[in-house]
Amino acid sequence: GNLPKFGVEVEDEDAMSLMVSQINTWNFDLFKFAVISKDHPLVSMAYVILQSERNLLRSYNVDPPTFIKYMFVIEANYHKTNPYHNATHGADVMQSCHVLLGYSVVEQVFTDLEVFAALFASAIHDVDHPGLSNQFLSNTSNELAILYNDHAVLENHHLATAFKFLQEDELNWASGMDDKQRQLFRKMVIDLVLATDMSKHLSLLADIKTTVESSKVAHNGKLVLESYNERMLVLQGIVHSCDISSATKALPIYKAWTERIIEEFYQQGDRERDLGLNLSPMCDRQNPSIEKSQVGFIDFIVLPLWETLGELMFPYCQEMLSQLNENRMYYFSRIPESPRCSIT
Ligand SMILES: COc1ccc(/C=N/OCC(=O)N2C[C@@H](C)O[C@@H](C)C2)cc1OC1CCCC1
Ligand SMILES: [Zn+2]
Repeated sequence: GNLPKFGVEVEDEDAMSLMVSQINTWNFDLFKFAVISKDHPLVSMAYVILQSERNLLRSYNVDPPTFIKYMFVIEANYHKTNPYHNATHGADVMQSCHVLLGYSVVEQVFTDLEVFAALFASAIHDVDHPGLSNQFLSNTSNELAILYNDHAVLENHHLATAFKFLQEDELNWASGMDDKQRQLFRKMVIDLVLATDMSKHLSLLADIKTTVESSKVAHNGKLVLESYNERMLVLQGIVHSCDISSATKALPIYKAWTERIIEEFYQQGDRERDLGLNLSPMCDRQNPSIEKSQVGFIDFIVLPLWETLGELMFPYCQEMLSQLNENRMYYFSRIPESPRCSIT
């Protein structure tokens, strides 16, 4: 039978159409989209971007109903109870990636398969996230840390989870791809999701900087990327930047994501306290440091990454950088006075 227009049944088709008309904008409101899509933000986002906007499913003989069934399973395996690492975050990273890959400086630089891999990787990159960090899983000898020997534990688990479902016949939307395409697609998705591991941030950033220095922008204003490694590096940079893009979004959206990640960190801290473990940084709800932590995260992680991406994709990403600076000022101006130490 024919699929619903947006991949999922919605109450208000006009409201949904209006939102979908904004799908290429940076300040897209994912929280509103989650409501209008009747809590299926990831299924509808994936269908709208891959089918309606980019017609990528047809390009690779992907059966849309099978793909939708698969995405419902992926969405169901994001934990609704996670304040931050839930299906809305997966849809957010996918939509952000869709916007960056739409800029002319990278458009037509990447093949359809590379674009498909980057968007799919974004959609599945945190599936079955437990709302706990790699460090916590290792510290508590969680079975996942044992399975993956403390290395990129969550990122390996997200990938294995997504690909295991693909093994099931009624979910295997990739059966229409030829073997070579499917092999390359799998390799790229693995390389992209593994690059979302925050412990790889500094080395990834250093490599992107090297590429920016050497990158030749052709006379038609398009990036010239020679090797697979260079192309993958730029895509890894795009997906990783989208994964920590909250602070580059409009302030109300950024504040909503901040509330969510902080609550998720606090819930981890509650677990650490109960277990008698040292609390991870920023995870102690009894000693909040939200403003200072956000300013620190922006100064040391987000801004250096987005400045580099802004150089690579110049003149694009300037909207992100200006919002990032405004958002930094918002939190910087609210850092509480440290209690004056009484010199006695
Ligand atoms: C909107 O804010 C954020 C968006 C995204 C992220 C993503 N962080 O990824 C790293 C991570 O999850 N962990 C786990 C944590 C327990 O330990 C960490 C050292 C590593 C963090 C954000 O803010 C944090 C940083 C400053 C205040 C809160
Ligand atoms: Zn993520």
